[in-house]
Amino acid sequence: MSAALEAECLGMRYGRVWALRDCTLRLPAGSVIALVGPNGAGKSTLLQLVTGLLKPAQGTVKVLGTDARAGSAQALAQVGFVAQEHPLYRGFSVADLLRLGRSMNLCWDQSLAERRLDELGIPLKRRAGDLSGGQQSQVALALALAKRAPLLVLDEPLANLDPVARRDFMRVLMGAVAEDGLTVLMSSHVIADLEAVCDWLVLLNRGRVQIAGAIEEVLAGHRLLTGPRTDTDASAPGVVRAAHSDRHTDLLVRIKADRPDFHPAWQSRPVGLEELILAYLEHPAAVAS
Ligand SMILES: Nc1ncnc2c1ncn2[C@@H]1O[C@H](COP(=O)(O)OP(=O)(O)OP(=O)(O)O)[C@@H](O)[C@H]1O
Repeated sequence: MSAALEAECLGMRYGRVWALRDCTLRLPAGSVIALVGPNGAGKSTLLQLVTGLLKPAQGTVKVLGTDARAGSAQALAQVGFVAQEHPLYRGFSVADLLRLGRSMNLCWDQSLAERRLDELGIPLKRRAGDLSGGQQSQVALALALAKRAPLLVLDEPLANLDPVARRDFMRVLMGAVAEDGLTVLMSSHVIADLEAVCDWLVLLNRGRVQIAGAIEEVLAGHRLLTGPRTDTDASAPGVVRAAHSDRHTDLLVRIKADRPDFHPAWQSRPVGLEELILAYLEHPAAVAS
């Protein structure tokens, strides 16, 4: 697998507080990667390190083999970025924003941007500040796509969007992925939306990577077991979460795909993405291997 992004022991701290620590990742080119984690987990910090907006305190990060160190023009050209608040110059018209994009990007694709905005019915004359939140997100996405960068990094692009705007945003995004074979790294708290479109998962918690892998493989590597009440808790090997009632114990466990490692008397069922993520978040020390 060729890597779109490689991080090696990547770390960043603000003053004495580490926002991201020992982050080692290898994300495959052509995948759509969900970056999830609770507030303050370090998602935006990781994305800003990837885009070269921040300089790491430790380790390295490479985008398509190029060091993403802050200030490297070569690295910047590889990444299209939509920041968390998708800041647009509010006094600029959409046409002004396109002109600005064209003047700053060598591979700028004006017709792509105009076509997308036309499809969405967003007038080029309209001031960015007069657009709705959903339209601003779409303009920010169109600008990032027009950059024609092989890696698209989106920081919570679905925040503040209503369900229809979320669906439209994802439709445009997935259309671009299918047409151009982009790699997309996007953070979000809306796991249901991510599940439909992402094939990779990175779960950050308290600045550390808890899960990194292909979603299918991660899910196949876990089971939910229900059996007679035991004292097993989440500190037992292979157990991510344990819940007990008077008579029963429910365990979320890691298994080896070819060797389910549990007693046949226990009922077993597959785990969903949301419940898997929640189980790991409840136990920050658990790491999927
Ligand atoms: N500029 C900054 N100065 C000081 N601390 C910061 C700064 N930016 C982030 N932090 C801290 O770093 C940690 C990680 O923050 P970050 O914004 O990366 O998290 P996040 O996962 O993106 O959170 P959210 O989901 O709330 O956007 C937090 O503890 C945050 O308070």
